[in-house]
Amino acid sequence: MATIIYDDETTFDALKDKTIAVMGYGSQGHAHARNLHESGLNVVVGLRKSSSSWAKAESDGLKVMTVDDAAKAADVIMILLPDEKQAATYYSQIEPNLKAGNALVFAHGFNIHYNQIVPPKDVDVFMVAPKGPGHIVRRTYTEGIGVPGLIAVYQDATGKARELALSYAKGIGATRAGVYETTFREETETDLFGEQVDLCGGLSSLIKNAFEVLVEAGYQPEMAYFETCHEVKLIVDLIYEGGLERMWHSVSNTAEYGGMTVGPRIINEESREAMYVALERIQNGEFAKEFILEGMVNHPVLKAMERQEKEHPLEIVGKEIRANIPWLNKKIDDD
Ligand SMILES: NC(=O)c1ccc[n+]([C@@H]2O[C@H](COP(=O)([O-])OP(=O)(O)OC[C@H]3O[C@@H](n4cnc5c(N)ncnc54)[C@H](O)[C@@H]3O)[C@@H](O)[C@H]2O)c1
Ligand SMILES: CC(C)(O)[C@@H](O)C(=O)O
Ligand SMILES: [Mg+2]
Ligand SMILES: [Mg+2]
Repeated sequence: MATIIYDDETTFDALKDKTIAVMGYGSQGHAHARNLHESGLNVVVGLRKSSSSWAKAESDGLKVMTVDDAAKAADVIMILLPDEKQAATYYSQIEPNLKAGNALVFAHGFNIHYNQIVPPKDVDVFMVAPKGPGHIVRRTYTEGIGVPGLIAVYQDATGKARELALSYAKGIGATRAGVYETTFREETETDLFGEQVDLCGGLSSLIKNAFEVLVEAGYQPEMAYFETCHEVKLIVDLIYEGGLERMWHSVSNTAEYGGMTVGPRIINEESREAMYVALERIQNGEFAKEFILEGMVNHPVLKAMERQEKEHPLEIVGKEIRANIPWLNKKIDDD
């Protein structure tokens, strides 16, 4: 069983006299930088001069520098750039400014595990990985709660890496929900599996296919949207709060019997085999190589698929429906 660490078992001692550079101000970057800052820690944000996030981070009350300058100024460097861009920025702007005893931190083990970043031996290397989207890391922190986090130590040059990781996890609010110890390999492989197979990939594919079947069968797109997409959150909320048991308890006997008997015919042995193939491609590095190469040629496949997804009838009707539900019509980063 995993070791779990909670808020009252941690302190800010390891970080209180240090400068933390958060590189990037995207989904995770804005959440980490703002949460750490509001936890009373000394934070700078590292960005490109041309970044549209520069002004936003400053208006959020943060000190912003170029990546080079932030790396020079910092003792602890959290890399929250897109995974496929981290190595180039690391070698050109971060590594030349590293000092012995600094700490290099990741929110996902990809670049260390797949050998894209090979840090010098005299720095700490650890991970603090929230188990949730960055916008929820920020939102829950402001609500006085948090998203559970994982920590892992890859290299402990100073003997303080684990203590630093726990202080950092406390600073972003993760210890409020509990922090679990893992390894870079375990986090990387399970995280990629989760986002491909069920959380992002499997779920979106399930929603789109179910929507398409209802619309092709002649039902109104609005009915199809409510059934296959809108209600997913309401059902998942029950699972999130109380497990499958609470969800089955809350739905009708009809839904429970139909769901339990038909569900396994939809996600079946064939789907399970596809899950094993996805896992193998993660474990043997094939997925990582494909994604790194895709990033090197400026994401032609990703961009085409994003465009096609935007044009999907599910997204068109969903936008109209959500526009009529006031609390669903907010920008994602309006925290
Ligand atoms: N998105 C999530 O919720 C989530 C969850 C857990 C872990 N992670 C991990 O966190 C890390 C960051 O992911 P993200 O989704 O927050 O990224 P993102 O794409 O949302 O944000 C990346 C940020 O980096 C900046 N940036 C891009 N290229 C740059 C460069 N060359 N120099 C300087 N800045 C540059 C962008 O302007 C942006 O501010 C990744 O390792 C990812 O796997 C993300
Ligand atoms: C939020 C997720 C899917 O858990 C994360 O792993 C990511 O890469 O964005
Ligand atoms: Mg994840
Ligand atoms: Mg991930």
